[in-house]
Amino acid sequence: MALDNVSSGSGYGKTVCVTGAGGFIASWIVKLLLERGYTVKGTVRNPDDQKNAHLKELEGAKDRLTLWRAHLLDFQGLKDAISGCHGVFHTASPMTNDAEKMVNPAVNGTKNVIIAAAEAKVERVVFTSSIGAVYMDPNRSRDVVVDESCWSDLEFCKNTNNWYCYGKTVAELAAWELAKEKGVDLVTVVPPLVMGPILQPTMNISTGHIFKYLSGSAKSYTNDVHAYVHVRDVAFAHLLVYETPSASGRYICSQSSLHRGELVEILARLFPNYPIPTKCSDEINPRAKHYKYSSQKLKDMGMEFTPVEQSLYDTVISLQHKGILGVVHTKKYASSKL
Ligand SMILES: CC(C)(COP(=O)(O)OP(=O)(O)OC[C@H]1O[C@@H](n2cnc3c(N)ncnc32)[C@H](O)[C@@H]1OP(=O)(O)O)[C@@H](O)C(=O)NCCC(=O)NCCSC(=O)/C=C/c1ccc(O)c(O)c1
Ligand SMILES: NC(=O)C1=CN([C@@H]2O[C@H](COP(=O)(O)OP(=O)(O)OC[C@H]3O[C@@H](n4cnc5c(N)ncnc54)[C@H](OP(=O)(O)O)[C@@H]3O)[C@@H](O)[C@H]2O)C=CC1
Repeated sequence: MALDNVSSGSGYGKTVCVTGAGGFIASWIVKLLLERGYTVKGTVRNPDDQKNAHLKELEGAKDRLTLWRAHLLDFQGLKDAISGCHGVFHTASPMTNDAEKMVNPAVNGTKNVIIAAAEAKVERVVFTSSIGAVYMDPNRSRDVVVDESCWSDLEFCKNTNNWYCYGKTVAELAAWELAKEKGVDLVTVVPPLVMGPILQPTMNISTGHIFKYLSGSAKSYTNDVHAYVHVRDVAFAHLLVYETPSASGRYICSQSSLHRGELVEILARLFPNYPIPTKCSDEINPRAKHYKYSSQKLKDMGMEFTPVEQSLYDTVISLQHKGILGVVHTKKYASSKL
């Protein structure tokens, strides 16, 4: 990954909006945008909340970052933030399997962003989707390559109570439909589980997924596979597709897939002093097979991915630096301060 790979110049003189600016991925997008010289209008639900204070410490923030109060269902708040912008990075979303808390804000919030972007006549909207909008289809063989043409099966998501994947799929579909109708140039980035250093003070869901294997709270690992990617690479991919005029459509942004058994093995090798589980919770079924995610579209644009070992290493070191995970020299000292 090298920002020089981005084809069209820097962001000086350009103003962009990032929704949910204080979140894990969005904070990294804001950081990279400021480093590129952009002026950033970040939306947060509460600009005075200490959980957003890290944004003000970013290089360039003092002169080129402003925070705007906006809930996803507050059209006027989003409109005020997006007004005068050249581009929008729509990253805010609930992350929950509670249908009521997930679907309405994810879907109608995304529609609000597209409408406000159309009214502001922005050059491009980059939407943070999820592999959850791609892979959930029981009828797709795990032997076929999963690329940007794949969509999750909405009925399957509903029937299995995967309301997060349902909400992200409907939100992305709605974004495409509305963007077409309103003449908005939309590009989507589709990450799997995102790892790496947190800029915000607390864990998000994907870093919590690693934390539980070091804190002693997970006594076994599940018989499942997930793909992983470094947060810096995800943020970079957002800038890359924003700044590359020819970019279009969806971009899967995935480095590699690991069975949970492989994940805990890497963690144990890197951090042998933590109480990392060695037993699978499913001793009956064969090991779950990997999905074959393709990030070829991004690689063709010059994207280089951080190896998964480095992503996991950076995640753990960051949790230690933030004081969320105790630094252990023997197993018994692993602790959570959350
Ligand atoms: C997000 C994670 C990975 C979190 O995992 P984590 O908290 O570590 O839990 P876990 O270890 O997977 O599961 C713990 C147990 O709960 C069960 N469980 C997990 N999710 C569910 C569910 N939706 N319904 C029923 N049981 C569940 C597991 O079977 C485990 O049981 P056991 O085997 O220990 O008995 C998981 O809940 C999940 O895949 N959820 C669906 C997607 C989602 O909610 N994502 C949130 C943001 S991340 C995102 O957007 C992308 C996720 C993604 C999905 C598929 C990929 O292949 C991939 O690479 C990445
Ligand atoms: N982390 C991952 O592994 C993956 C994440 N994604 C997607 O990336 C995006 C960011 O995820 P991530 O950074 O991990 O998540 P975080 O939970 O760290 O950030 C989510 C952000 O969305 C904001 N938000 C949530 N609900 C609302 C709402 N109703 N109105 C306004 N803002 C809201 C939150 O604001 P507040 O601080 O006020 O709560 C927060 O800033 C999401 O769209 C997610 O679906 C996709 C694939 C994988």
